[in-house]
Amino acid sequence: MKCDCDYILTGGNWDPHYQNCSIIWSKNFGTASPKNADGTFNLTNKHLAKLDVDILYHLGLDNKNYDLPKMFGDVKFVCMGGTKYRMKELAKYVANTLNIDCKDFINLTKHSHRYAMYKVGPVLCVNHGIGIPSMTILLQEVIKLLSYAKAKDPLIFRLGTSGGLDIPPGSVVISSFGLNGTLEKSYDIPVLGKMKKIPSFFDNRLNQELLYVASEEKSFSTFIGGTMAADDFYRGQARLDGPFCDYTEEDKLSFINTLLQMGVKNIEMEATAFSAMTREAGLRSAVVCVTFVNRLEGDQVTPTKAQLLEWQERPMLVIAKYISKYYERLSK
Ligand SMILES: O=P(O)(O)O[C@@H]1C[C@H](O)[C@@H](CO)O1
Ligand SMILES: O=c1cc[nH]c(=O)[nH]1
Repeated sequence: MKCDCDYILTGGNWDPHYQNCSIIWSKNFGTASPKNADGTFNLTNKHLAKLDVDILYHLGLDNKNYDLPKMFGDVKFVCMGGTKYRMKELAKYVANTLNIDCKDFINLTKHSHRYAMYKVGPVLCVNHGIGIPSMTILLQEVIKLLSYAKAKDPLIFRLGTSGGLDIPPGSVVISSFGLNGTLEKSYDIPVLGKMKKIPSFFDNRLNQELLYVASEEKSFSTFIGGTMAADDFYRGQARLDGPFCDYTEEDKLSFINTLLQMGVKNIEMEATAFSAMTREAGLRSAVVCVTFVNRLEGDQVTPTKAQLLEWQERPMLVIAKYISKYYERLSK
């Protein structure tokens, strides 16, 4: 069967074929697990079948004592970001955008002792803390939750903050690939004493759709580019302002120029693992981050709190608009 899925979407039209296309998974997602015909997906870990109950420890939920399909079966979009505050604001913003009554804004935070989670109709908003280990614990439990809940074709977004490379602070970057600290496009995790490398690439079609939506916003610029996911905020991101620094300013700028030549537009701390794990689960995902500083010009995050709060709403604007266009399209 011939498939045009790799075409870049322009003009904001949605390709209905893409929604259920199995070819796109094999082409763009390598080893991703296939979905069922109804859009639900199974977990590939065979050991899970031996469990009487699977406790999603950090979410404070399990698949025996909670009716997960009833609670989460309608989830279509999962939105993640570092802070609890941002996810609560996002939940309110999504409720407003989708005209969802406040009574449908479900605060699931009481279940979890780690993460704050809110459900607004088909949108689940949950914070993931800082860095890959915190984010991947949450993401893996959310992937299990979505599978047990029989959610159909869920899309997963990370709405974050980052340091920009040669772009004005306040710009938005949609990640095309994740780059690790040793400049490889992979998420690396030691498993049983050996390093496992999982490729880190994002869904080009989804990114183009997001760019189309973002470019309707005239108050800021949006770019698609690579994202370095560092394991540290200071030396790991070539900063000169940490408590320790064993390189010169020239070394820093030379490193940032290498990143620029590789097509990297921003640095944050989660993108590699986020793309690798969602891809492994066969789920479409995107990372949309605002930039707080131009790293060619400095390291300190100097804008006022009010400015930072305003800027961190930009990924929310893009994602909420994308979600509302999705429903507009469905209702036509
Ligand atoms: O989503 P957030 O704002 O947490 O993303 C970036 C990457 C790290 O988690 C954190 C560092 O300040 O911000
Ligand atoms: O420079 C920055 C800003 C926000 N988050 C990061 O990880 N880096």
